[in-house]
Amino acid sequence: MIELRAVTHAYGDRAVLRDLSLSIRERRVAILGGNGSGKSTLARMLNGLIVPSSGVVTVDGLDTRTDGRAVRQRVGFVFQNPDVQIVYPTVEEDVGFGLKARKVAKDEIARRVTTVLDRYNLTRYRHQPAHQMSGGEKQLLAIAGVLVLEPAHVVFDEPTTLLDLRNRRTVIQVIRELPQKAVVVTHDLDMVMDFDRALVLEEGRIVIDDVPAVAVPAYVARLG
Ligand SMILES: Nc1ncnc2c1ncn2[C@@H]1O[C@H](COP(=O)(O)OP(=O)(O)OP(=O)(O)O)[C@@H](O)[C@H]1O
Repeated sequence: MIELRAVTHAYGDRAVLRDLSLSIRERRVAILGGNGSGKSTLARMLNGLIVPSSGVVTVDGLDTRTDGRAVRQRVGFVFQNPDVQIVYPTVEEDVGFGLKARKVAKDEIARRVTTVLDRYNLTRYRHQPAHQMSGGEKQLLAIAGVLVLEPAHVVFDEPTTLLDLRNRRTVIQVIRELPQKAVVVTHDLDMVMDFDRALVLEEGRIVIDDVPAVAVPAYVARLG
């Protein structure tokens, strides 16, 4: 479970999240809201990339402020732009990098990399430079690089924004089939309709919190 208690966040003197209290237990949770409403800030808080100015965020009982490292191992984060996540020259090295950093044995790394590349149809790129891949393939590679670490939760920040229709469909399917719990920041209302819960942020506050069948129409109505 991910829990926020009286969380406030400001960049300088600009408040971006205002007194959020929230427990996330569901398998699939969407975070919706207009540009600048605080979605990415909230998402980054869930794995300790940002610690709140005040209040507490815990993941399965671990405090992001004091147990940041353990939290980041439990919560994988997929960035909107896969280029920020892809650091190694070949696809194989890139996917294996996180495991290597965790001192996993070489043959175990090879086994897990093989499985995950196969799962996301990336095997043919194994020995190729990641920068030769298309945007959609890079997004899948970034997802593979997170999932190979077997986190308990995965946070996605606008995972379909840069993708064409076909790759968008693939990523939606990947998220649907994930065994992990997932929190997804998105403007893609269609993709969240089968989620368990949708939160709508407005100026750093949660203004709607319901099942998507209720939350999404309410959000659209609010836009006028
Ligand atoms: N590092 C930062 N320093 C200063 N201000 C920031 C920083 N990051 C975000 N902001 C500001 O905080 C506000 C909320 O940003 P955030 O990225 O959380 O919103 P968002 O809902 O994800 O927006 P979008 O849909 O446009 O991605 C914005 O006004 C943004 O300009």
